[in-house]
Amino acid sequence: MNELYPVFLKVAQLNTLIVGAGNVGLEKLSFLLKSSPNAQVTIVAKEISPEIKKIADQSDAIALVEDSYKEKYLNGRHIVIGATDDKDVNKQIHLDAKARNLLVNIADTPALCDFYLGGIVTKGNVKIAISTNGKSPTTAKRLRQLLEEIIPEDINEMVENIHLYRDTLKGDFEYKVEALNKLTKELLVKN
Ligand SMILES: C[C@@]1(CC(=O)O)c2cc3[nH]c(cc4nc(cc5[nH]c(cc(n2)[C@H]1CCC(=O)O)[C@@](C)(CC(=O)O)[C@@H]5CCC(=O)O)C(CC(=O)O)=C4CCC(=O)O)c(CCC(=O)O)c3CC(=O)O
Ligand SMILES: NC(=O)C1=CN([C@@H]2O[C@H](COP(=O)(O)OP(=O)(O)OC[C@H]3O[C@@H](n4cnc5c(N)ncnc54)[C@H](O)[C@@H]3O)[C@@H](O)[C@H]2O)C=CC1
Repeated sequence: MNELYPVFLKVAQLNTLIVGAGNVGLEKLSFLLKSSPNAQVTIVAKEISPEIKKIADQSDAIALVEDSYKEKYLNGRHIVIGATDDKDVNKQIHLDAKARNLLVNIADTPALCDFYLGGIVTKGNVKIAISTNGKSPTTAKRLRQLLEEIIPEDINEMVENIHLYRDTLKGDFEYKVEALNKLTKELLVKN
């Protein structure tokens, strides 16, 4: 059973640290920014790849620090992602983060993750997150691609329209639930 509880974080108002700026650091950063272009991220690494430098150049919300990991870099963070290629450093990041009660993800060690980054499908206001409980990231990627294909682009228009209708509803909570359920009933009718 998959016991993970998904949440949708407002990463533009949280402070995220990524340690390690190689292939994996780039992958984590790219997906974070694809979903949340205004995410506030600091990246600390001994060596920062040119691709990451290029991305950082385009955003004021991304800070780069070319240095080896030190505990002080956890100051002021909410979320930490450890993506170095040094297992001992990754373990130390985990220990330091736990000592501060920070949420931590160590990319090469699922057992040291408080949360996983998932596959993400975005259609306007609609967002779907996918996890395989850490068992097969490739499956998460394929599912993301499949859902991107099959979820219609106009789902966002529908959400916007229902939102407008929702704002016109006068009455108590129960009345609103009933009206909205009635309006959307057809959505589940199979063709
Ligand atoms: C636990 C987790 C921790 C975390 O990173 O949060 C984790 C861990 C590991 N990934 C590994 C490998 C790969 N990861 C990907 C891709 C993605 N990985 C992502 C998430 C996660 N990866 C979390 C679990 C998510 C879940 O619950 O399903 C995605 C969904 C989101 C993202 O990266 O933002 C993103 C796809 C995004 C997209 O396309 O939509 C590919 C495929 C590819 O790149 O094409 C491969 C190679 C093939 C393979 O192994 O499947 C390895 C082995 C490293 C090694 O062997 O050296 C480990 C470590 C281990 O498992 O021990
Ligand atoms: N979670 C995931 O999706 C995946 C995880 N991995 C794992 O992630 C790890 C990283 O792999 P890559 O990014 O390909 O390695 P890489 O060699 O491309 O990058 C490593 C980065 O860590 C930095 N680094 C190393 N020691 C450091 C220190 N003490 N302080 C600060 N930065 C330091 C380097 O400067 C570099 O920026 C590997 O252990 C790999 O097995 C690999 C594939 C996918």
